[in-house]
Amino acid sequence: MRDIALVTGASSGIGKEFVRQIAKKYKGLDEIWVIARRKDKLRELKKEIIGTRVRILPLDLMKEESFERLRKVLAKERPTVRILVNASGFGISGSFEHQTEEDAAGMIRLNCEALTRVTYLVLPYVSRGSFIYQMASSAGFAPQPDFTVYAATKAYAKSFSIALRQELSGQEVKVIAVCPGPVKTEFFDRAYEQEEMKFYKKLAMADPKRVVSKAIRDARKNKAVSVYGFTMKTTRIICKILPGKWIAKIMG
Ligand SMILES: NC(=O)C1=CN([C@@H]2O[C@H](COP(=O)(O)OP(=O)(O)OC[C@H]3O[C@@H](n4cnc5c(N)ncnc54)[C@H](OP(=O)(O)O)[C@@H]3O)[C@@H](O)[C@H]2O)C=CC1
Ligand SMILES: CC(=O)[C@H](N)C(=O)O
Repeated sequence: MRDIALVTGASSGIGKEFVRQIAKKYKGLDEIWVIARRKDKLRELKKEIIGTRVRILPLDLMKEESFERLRKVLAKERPTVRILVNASGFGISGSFEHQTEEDAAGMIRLNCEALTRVTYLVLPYVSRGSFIYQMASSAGFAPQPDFTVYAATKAYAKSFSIALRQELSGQEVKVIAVCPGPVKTEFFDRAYEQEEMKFYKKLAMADPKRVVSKAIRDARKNKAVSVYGFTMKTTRIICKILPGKWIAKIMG
């Protein structure tokens, strides 16, 4: 049986960085399975990774048939999953009423439903001592006007991750909600197509390498939540103290 890592959102940004660091930091993996829509980007990543085989699964996780495909591949190969990273996701900034219905529903579909379904499908293959990284966000700490749906999807990802961590603790599976602030990736090309990014987000922008490195260190320490950087750690504390409606008012 092969030991694998499975990473969604691997064609870019945080997911891609997870693949790079997993290949270096987790020894004894036979394969890293990478999921995203853009096959060309996944092929480039495969060429870059030395020492661990990369298997490309070009799937659109907004499409029903992709889950069937994943279910079948897993049933056929029966791998031992040592690491799962759910990093596919997107966000659209701007007021809710001016968002398209498709974008609003799409964020829920990808950031919540796909994350849940991939976890569900992979879980029977996850072995004792494995790691599950769920990409949540600092946006999940409190309601965020102008990122209304996105922030709500990230609150879901965080809540789901912390509860699942508890359920799986008996099996020694370490589940971690990764909650960075703004990270310099392609995410913002799409998120802020319609408007200017807020100045404080530009100031807090982090390097994906550091965010992923911190997440891997935190998961090894069995932390429930990984928060990169002083600013976001402080934000988290403030969000724990103040009621959500106050935070929403301040941010709005
Ligand atoms: N950047 C940031 O500031 C932060 C990001 N996050 C979260 O981290 C995760 C990764 O974001 P980041 O790396 O920044 O963003 P990127 O835009 O760089 O990467 C998003 C990834 O999701 C994949 N993806 C998008 N749509 C689909 C789809 N329908 N089916 C399958 N895969 C899809 C993309 O691949 P492809 O287009 O090839 O399908 C890509 O690999 C997201 O969940 C995001 O919300 C959390 C906190 C901060
Ligand atoms: C895109 C993100 O998730 C980030 N934490 C933000 O709030 O900008």
